Amino acid sequence: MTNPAPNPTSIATVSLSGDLTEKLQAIAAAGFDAVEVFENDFLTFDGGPREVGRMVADLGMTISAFQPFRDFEGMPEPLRARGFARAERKFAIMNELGTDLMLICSNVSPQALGGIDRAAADFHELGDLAARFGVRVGYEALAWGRHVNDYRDAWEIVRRADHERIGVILDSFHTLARQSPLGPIASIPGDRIFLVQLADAPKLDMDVLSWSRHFRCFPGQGDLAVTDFVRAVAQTGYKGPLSHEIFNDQFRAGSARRLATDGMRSLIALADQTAPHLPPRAQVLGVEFIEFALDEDTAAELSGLFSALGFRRTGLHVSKSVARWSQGDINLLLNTETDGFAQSHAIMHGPGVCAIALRVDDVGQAMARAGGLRIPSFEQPVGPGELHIPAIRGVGGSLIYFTQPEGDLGHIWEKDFAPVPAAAAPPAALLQSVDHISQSMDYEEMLSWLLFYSSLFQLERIPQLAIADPGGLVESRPLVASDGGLRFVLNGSQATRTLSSRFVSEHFGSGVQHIAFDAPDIFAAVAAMRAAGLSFLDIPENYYEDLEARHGLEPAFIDALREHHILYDRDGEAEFLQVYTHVFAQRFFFEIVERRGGYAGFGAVNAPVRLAAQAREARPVTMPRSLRER
Ligand SMILES: O=C(O)c1ccc(O)c(O)c1
Ligand SMILES: [Mg+2]
Repeated sequence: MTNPAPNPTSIATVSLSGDLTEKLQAIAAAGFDAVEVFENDFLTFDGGPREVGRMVADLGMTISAFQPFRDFEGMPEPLRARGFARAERKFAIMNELGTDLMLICSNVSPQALGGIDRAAADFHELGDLAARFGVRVGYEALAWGRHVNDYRDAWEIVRRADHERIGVILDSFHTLARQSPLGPIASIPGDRIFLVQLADAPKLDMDVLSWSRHFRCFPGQGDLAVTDFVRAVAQTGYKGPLSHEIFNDQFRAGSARRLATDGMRSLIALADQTAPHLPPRAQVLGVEFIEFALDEDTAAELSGLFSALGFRRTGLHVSKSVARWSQGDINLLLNTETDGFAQSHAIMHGPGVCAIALRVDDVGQAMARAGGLRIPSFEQPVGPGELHIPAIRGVGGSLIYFTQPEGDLGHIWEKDFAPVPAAAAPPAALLQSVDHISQSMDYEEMLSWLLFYSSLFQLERIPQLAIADPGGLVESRPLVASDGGLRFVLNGSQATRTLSSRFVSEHFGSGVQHIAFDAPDIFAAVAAMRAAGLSFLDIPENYYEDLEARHGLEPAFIDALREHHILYDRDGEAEFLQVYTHVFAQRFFFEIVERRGGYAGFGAVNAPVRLAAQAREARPVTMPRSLRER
């Protein structure tokens, strides 16, 4: 596979979970050209430096650097002499590893002395030692370095050291975390930059060392201007590796293979942003359908729920056991096939959503971009005359199909489905469209799916929220298309007893936990659904008392909310009304929302109330009746 970026791709071993062998195999499988070997991964490896070097070479890679070497420059004697002796030992190891670059990060020792010329003199002398071993040394400013904490000072020291074996190492995290200006990067000659390290991070208000050691993430997963940083580096003519260096607690707990793949996807997306080589990120126009895979009995039960929600069975697939239920712009499919993908999904995960179809502006471009980002596509046989609907693999082994307004893929309902004649003229739709789709996943996977969705689609990331479930905290991250054509909410929890975690553990993986539909008139919709026999999640009286106090709403309005079990939120003049069905088959549930006046959120203030109510329903209180009735 050709490397789309002009720079070799690299990643530091510290970025992944596992032992050194697992890390290297995952990194090679993801297609990286090189690795930075972290000293700790080397020290804990049960084998010599030659063995590590051979393993890296056998995997078709090179070692871009050996690191970190700490607290070297500006030391008083005898620490200074000891630093040189330590460096000499490491240079010898590097010769055996087969790497020519050592990373030295700026001194954090309280004993370190300041002075640019003192540090430059130390590096000049070290350059002579490095020359004897045929290696080079790159100097990196840590954002919390004692005297040097800005890349401009590191570069000035390197410039004054004036030694061909001594260069500077730039790290996007240290640069952007300190908000150092990027302009001066352009004045560093590209061949004096020995390595460029990349990391993003979410904006957090905390000390920079903890932020760096625990919350770094791949570019595209955080809030830092890594693209601007890479553009500035490109201006220098630097042709060396772009190397991820991620210290992150989630990464240390995740799957090395998945993380390495994410790292490659991040580099591809980053290269595409600085020098576009892929089709643009797909614009999602809407949700074409949501497909449930289940057995006949559960499908019959779910059909009952769909009916009560105002859906009608409007079509049957021409060759498969798939029924279409619709109202407004919403299409739900019930797939009860006894072989093929949907059935495997149902066996593996139980009844649930096996696929989502998204309507995009151009399916060919969306598939090409997915391929460029190394997102696997999915193929299955189609019957004669039926449409081939392109698909990729998404969250938890589910599929994402693509349709588009133009061409055959704009006519899937006419081509693949036979209409079911309506007994009577259909009543007005209670529900109009899919408002959002909420997916639960392992906490460690959240950043993966964030990168997946935001590198493929035009989506805006809304800041992550921590929501209190009676069983622990749930992190919730919305992704929203600017025109509202698609809203995803990613949920993950580190606590094992939250609804979100139990969804993942009990269903053998991530997936769609709830779907919200948009109602033009939520009160009318709920009334009609209750008349059809549906009941909704119970909301405690305390909630409505508080609502009255908080928002000063009319008592009659509060009464209507209470009677319909509707939750309420307000943001300025914008209002949000939401109601939940009971959980179906202990697996998923539906939400009905009404957005008034352009409300943009998801009712996060109400989420703890909803989660507590669901927890109560999932684990009914078993108090003796006599006590309960007192
Ligand atoms: O956190 C650290 O100590 C550390 C070490 C080496 C690096 O390249 C870095 O960016 C940070
Ligand atoms: Mg670094």
